[in-house]
Amino acid sequence: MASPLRRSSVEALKLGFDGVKVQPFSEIPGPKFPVLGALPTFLSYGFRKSHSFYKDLYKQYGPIVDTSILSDPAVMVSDPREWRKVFQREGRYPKGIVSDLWMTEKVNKKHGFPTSSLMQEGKEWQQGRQALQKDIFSVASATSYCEPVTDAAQQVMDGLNMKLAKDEGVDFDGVMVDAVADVFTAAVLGKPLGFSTGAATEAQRRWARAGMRSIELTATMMFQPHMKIWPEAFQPYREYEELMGDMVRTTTQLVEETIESYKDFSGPEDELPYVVRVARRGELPSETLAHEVQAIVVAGLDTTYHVLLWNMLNLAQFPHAQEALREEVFRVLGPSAHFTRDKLSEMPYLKALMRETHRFSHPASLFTYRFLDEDVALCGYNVPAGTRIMMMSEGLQSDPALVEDPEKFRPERFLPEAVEARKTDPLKSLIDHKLLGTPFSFGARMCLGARLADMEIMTLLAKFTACFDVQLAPNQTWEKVAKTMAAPEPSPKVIFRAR
Ligand code: HEM
Repeated sequence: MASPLRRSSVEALKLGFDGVKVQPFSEIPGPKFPVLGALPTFLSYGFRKSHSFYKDLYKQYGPIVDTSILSDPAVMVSDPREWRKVFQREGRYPKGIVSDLWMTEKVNKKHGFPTSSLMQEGKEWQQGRQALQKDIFSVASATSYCEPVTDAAQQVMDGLNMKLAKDEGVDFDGVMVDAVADVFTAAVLGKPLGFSTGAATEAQRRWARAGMRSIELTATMMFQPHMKIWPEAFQPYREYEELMGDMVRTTTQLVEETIESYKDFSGPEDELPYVVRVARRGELPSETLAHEVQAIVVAGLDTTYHVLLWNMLNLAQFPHAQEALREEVFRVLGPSAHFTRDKLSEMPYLKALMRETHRFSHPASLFTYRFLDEDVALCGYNVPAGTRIMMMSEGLQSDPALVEDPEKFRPERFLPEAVEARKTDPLKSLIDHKLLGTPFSFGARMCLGARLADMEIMTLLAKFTACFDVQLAPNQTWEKVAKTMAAPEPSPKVIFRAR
């Protein structure tokens, strides 16, 4: 049987890889320099342009690429049908991004901080994850935070209106950061801390910024493993260490204050904030709770901000999408634009817009990978146990063989009738594969806050669209750079006008 390499990539994607003769790992195409592997090519792009690096590798080599660097074997796999095989084999204790968090481990050891169970592997991770996911992971538990999130989103709009009325300059990036920090703290701590209205204290602002900056520093260090050798010699590690110390103090204080303020509350459990629910369950030692919450802050703020930012930027640059969403928001939610999950089935445009942003801007791509304990055949090649398997879809989702006019932003392509129309086309329907649909990964280590993040973003998009016209200022250009996720740089100017 022919190797998938000898067929064109498109043909291979069309036919799939089941039943093809399995070739050895050494045959996987890629930029293979002796000893260095893909390192020289990676360095020619640099970490900041790593999105382009992976996208170009797909274009050049197809759905599987050998991205090994030095002695670390790695492959990039772009076909979601092949990802399924990886998740099926990940076992009880999946190994992914956490295996790269040497910097967190080092800082914790040095300062005597406990390491969050979410940042561990094996049984420690599983026990913590089981306790922490009960009040947040299922659709029902995430939905139970809808009211505080909606109220917080309204405060975000009020805060922005206040700034516009006072004619204070409005910085798009800052509005997005504050909005996410407010809806997040509403769900986790029971009230928005008032980042958008100016009520948050300086220490709280520093805390939120530190949470966001620390994950960016983590990503920077993860992709530059030479920093492991002598971390203190590198600025990102020194800054990270300082931020962590600061954050621990403020997180501990916020968690204690929240628990104290609910100590006499005897109403329904689903009116409690997340940290109080977890504390009352009592399944985790109380002295480590603040460290678990800190891991959640680090994992949940910056990520949500990036996804919100690109969705809003796309609304600002593509007025047709903004108009279509606004029409749907008013029709389904009415003038208050209060989003509730039961309305989601009536809001196909909102879903399609977020799906198209995930395809077109692809904010989150670097985080989904696994190391398996067994060999696996992927895209017709044997991938040995222990290889870093990176599941990346940026290249595939902008492949003109699969997507018509991939450089155009068209949420309509993900409306149910469009999806239905391509259902029987093996190539074009690949884009609708379930594993490509969200940025949250899959399997047992799938993002803990996926449903909460989705709800936060949908709530904010509905409110922003109902309350403001958003428009990209003239002559804005930016580059897409890798931070934690992809970010536009310089940050574009967006004009908000109250409606
Ligand atoms: C749009 C926003 C978000 C994106 C794109 C995102 C994405 C991800 C991804 C890709 C992973 C890695 C999963 C894997 O290795 O399979 C992850 C893990 C995680 N996320 Fe999120 N996330 C977001 C928001 C949140 C929020 C709001 C929270 C908390 C409330 C959160 C908490 C976590 C935690 C704790 C983990 C580690 C889970 C584990 O290893 O068991 N994330 N996220």
